[in-house]
Amino acid sequence: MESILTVKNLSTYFYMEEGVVAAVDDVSFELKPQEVLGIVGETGSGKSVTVKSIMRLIKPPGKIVRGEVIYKGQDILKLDEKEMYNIRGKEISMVFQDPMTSLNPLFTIGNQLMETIMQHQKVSKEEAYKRAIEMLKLVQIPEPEKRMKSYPFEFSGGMRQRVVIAIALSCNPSVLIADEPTTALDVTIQAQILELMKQLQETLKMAMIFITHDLGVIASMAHRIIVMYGGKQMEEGSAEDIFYNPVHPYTNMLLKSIPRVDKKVERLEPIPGQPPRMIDIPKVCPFLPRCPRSVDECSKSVPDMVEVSPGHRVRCFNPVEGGV
Ligand SMILES: Nc1ncnc2c1ncn2[C@@H]1O[C@H](COP(=O)(O)OP(=O)(O)OP(=O)(O)O)[C@@H](O)[C@H]1O
Repeated sequence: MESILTVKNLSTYFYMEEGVVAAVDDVSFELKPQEVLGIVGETGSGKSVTVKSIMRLIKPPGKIVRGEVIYKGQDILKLDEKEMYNIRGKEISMVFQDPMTSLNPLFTIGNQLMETIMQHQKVSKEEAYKRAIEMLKLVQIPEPEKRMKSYPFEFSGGMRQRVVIAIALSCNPSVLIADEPTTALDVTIQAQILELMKQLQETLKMAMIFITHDLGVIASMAHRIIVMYGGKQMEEGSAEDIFYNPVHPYTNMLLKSIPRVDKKVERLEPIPGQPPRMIDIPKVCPFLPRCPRSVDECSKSVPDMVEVSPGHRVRCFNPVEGGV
């Protein structure tokens, strides 16, 4: 099946006084229609910068230095800002971690929903109102007519995130990007929002990129998973590949460090060492200083992504065989 979104060799750097931060380095992947692609990794691994680059939301001192983002056949990194405006929010939409950053406290929910709808679709105010009500129903907000008149502060955190999701979906995007959409919420509310997103993805048949640092969340959401570390893709595969046959030492250690209901673990193993310092990192695997399986080649160059089985790729000179 043809991809809806193809990212090729995407690299985004931040030019800081202290040096260059290779926040995203040579990331490539494909997103198929109706697929949920999970991106997982520790804080600072480059997940957010990857999707912000796709949305062209990188500001100086950040810069996309290389790569292509092919959406429906065209490289959107080459579009001018006006053309990009027609894609952002309409074709590719994004839900951020904290709903308050996406909502304007000074306007009603109805106002904000209708505004987005009218910005991207040539519809009358009456039609936009009808569509806004439909969207609030879709994200299961009770009494939508009444809620249209409410301000963001009158909603709970979970309800606000539902509104943000409604706004993101209001123009029927083909791709929804969710960047840690539940991190700012209470645990029980997190589960409800995840369930809602899963349902919506299935009923609206859209493709989704879902970012999280939580492997449990990714397990319940994603068909395919990319594991990132130090700005680089370490491993990519189906959810089954990643959970049952992880071949990168980092993925292995990440899986061992979380509690699992399906396996009895004696104790959780923290990953020894510190996450990489991202400034002027040497041209070797970023996981090298923490890796228990390093070999001579590891201190000479960065390994390429290599396919170990169909659709399962790894960036490692000495991958683990047999999984966890
Ligand atoms: N505005 C910025 N200025 C300078 N460096 C930045 C900026 N934004 C991101 N970075 C750098 O890019 C790296 C990757 O950041 P990114 O936000 O993509 O990580 P992440 O994996 O999404 O982590 P988190 O889960 O904390 O959001 C970080 O190490 C950070 O140093």
